[in-house]
Amino acid sequence: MTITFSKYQGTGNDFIMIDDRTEQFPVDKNLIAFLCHRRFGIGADGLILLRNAENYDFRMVYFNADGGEGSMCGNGGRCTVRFAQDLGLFEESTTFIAVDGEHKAVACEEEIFLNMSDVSGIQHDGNNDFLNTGSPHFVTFVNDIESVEVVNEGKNIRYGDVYGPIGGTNVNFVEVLNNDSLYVRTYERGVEDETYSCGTGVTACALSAHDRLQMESPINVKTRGGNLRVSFAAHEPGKFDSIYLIGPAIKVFEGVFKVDDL
Ligand SMILES: N[C@H](CCC[C@H](N)C(=O)O)C(=O)O
Repeated sequence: MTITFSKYQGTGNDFIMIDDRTEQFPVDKNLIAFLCHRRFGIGADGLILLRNAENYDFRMVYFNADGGEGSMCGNGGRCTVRFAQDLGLFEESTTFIAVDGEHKAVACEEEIFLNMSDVSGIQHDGNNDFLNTGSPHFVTFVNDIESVEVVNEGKNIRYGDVYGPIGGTNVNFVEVLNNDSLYVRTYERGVEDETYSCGTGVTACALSAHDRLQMESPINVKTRGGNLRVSFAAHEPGKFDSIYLIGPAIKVFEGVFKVDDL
């Protein structure tokens, strides 16, 4: 069989995007892992199906590069919004449904403004925080981010005694650059590697920086793949709403992949 796909990236977090409004994509963990493989397949951090959803412009179904169905993906969400716009499903603003619920988004020229799920609490543990921004995120503040061994240290926390048994976590290392800017590097669960950028992770780090350091919205966040912004409204400590992840989402190419022996 053949699979028609598009490839999108948001600050270097890259996704295979499939128009699956007919729901004919053969969802299979091994197939998705194969398509995401950077040597044998198309290559991506994740695969996203765009499907129809009653009362919404579309549904986003996200899978990590290992083929497992993931929790929410912020950069993937921004890319899906751009894909939906390219398909003509909306012009400027949209409302869609994902695994963590309803999302609104606005497409500007370059940027997608994606409304993220509200956050109801942050767990503190010394220099570390843990919060859920649609996906679980461990956040730790460091002084020299370039010297962090993101993969080794990330793996230890992701598979460690605390988070390993509860399904693991994404792991973010944050350096404060100045009073409104952060630099974030992320070890991503499900990719099991450092990615160039992680949208739910960047969001978690911005909220954590507000909580710990009173950094005000909007916060600029540098990642290996480019720059994002996070705006939010803060209420009681650890509680946030009107959270927006803002940044570019770009179509890279489209193609047809031939899968034998399915
Ligand atoms: N790259 C994604 C995060 C995916 C979350 C996934 N790694 C998981 O928790 O299973 C983002 O931009 O938000």
